[in-house]
Amino acid sequence: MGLLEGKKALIFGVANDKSIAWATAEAYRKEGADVALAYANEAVAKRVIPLGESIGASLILPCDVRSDEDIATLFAKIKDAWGGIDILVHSVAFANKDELKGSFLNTTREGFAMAMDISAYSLIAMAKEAAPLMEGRNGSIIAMTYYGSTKVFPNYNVMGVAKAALEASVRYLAEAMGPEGTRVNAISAGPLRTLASAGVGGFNQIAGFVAGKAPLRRNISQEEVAGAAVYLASPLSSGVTGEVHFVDSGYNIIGM
Ligand SMILES: NC(=O)c1ccc[n+]([C@@H]2O[C@H](COP(=O)([O-])OP(=O)(O)OC[C@H]3O[C@@H](n4cnc5c(N)ncnc54)[C@H](O)[C@@H]3O)[C@@H](O)[C@H]2O)c1
Repeated sequence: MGLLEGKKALIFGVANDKSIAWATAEAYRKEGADVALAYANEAVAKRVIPLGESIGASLILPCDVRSDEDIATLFAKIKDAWGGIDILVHSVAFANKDELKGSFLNTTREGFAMAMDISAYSLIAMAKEAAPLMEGRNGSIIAMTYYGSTKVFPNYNVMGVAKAALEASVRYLAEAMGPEGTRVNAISAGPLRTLASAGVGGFNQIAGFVAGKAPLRRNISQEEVAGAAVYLASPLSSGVTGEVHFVDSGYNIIGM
């Protein structure tokens, strides 16, 4: 029997087969969960729908996380289909390319607001809709973050600020949802080649540096993040909430 047998998992953030959310969806299906995928827009639909169908996803639905209406509609559909959910994965981030290169001093008001809205506030908006659907089910919410929340990486800029807000939101949500038995955690993944990371200037330089310095002397894979996402969704982590769990070959422990 799989670790997630009988669980209902709603996953945001599949754009293609390199997405962390995709590796997570595959791993959840292998562990016996029913999976629903929420995708950003029509541009990604043509990739997400066949992927979802290939693993027998129960639902594959659009949701632009900038829109409260989209989020409410999506959760209403999930409620109709499933009645409740056990697992919610937030694997969503966005900043304009211009904000992800050069000096942090050039961060614009609009760029800051957009990165914070899509990459951090959306977790709160989702959690609010998920709360009644997760009540009494020992639910688990998992967000994807990066070490740029805490340390300065070249070009990561406003996304580092958004990840700091995301991680703080994980802690506040863990406190707010804990009394109902819902846990909220984040996974801090090492650099991975995806659509999102392609937008960060000099990504190869960061990945190369990590591979040289991390205790494991290599970068991680999407599947390794998915493994941690299985653990955090499963009863094996029943006593864990409000945590940021690193899956980064140990890079974050290195001083020099
Ligand atoms: N790739 C890395 O190196 C890395 C490292 C640590 C953390 N992360 C985080 O992992 C998460 C997933 O990123 P990824 O690397 O798998 O890349 P990805 O591009 O595959 O995933 C990002 C997802 O965000 C979605 N998205 C963007 N704007 C949206 C909107 N308005 N509404 C709904 N969805 C929207 C995209 O459609 C995409 O599916 C992100 O939070 C990212 O910051 C990535």
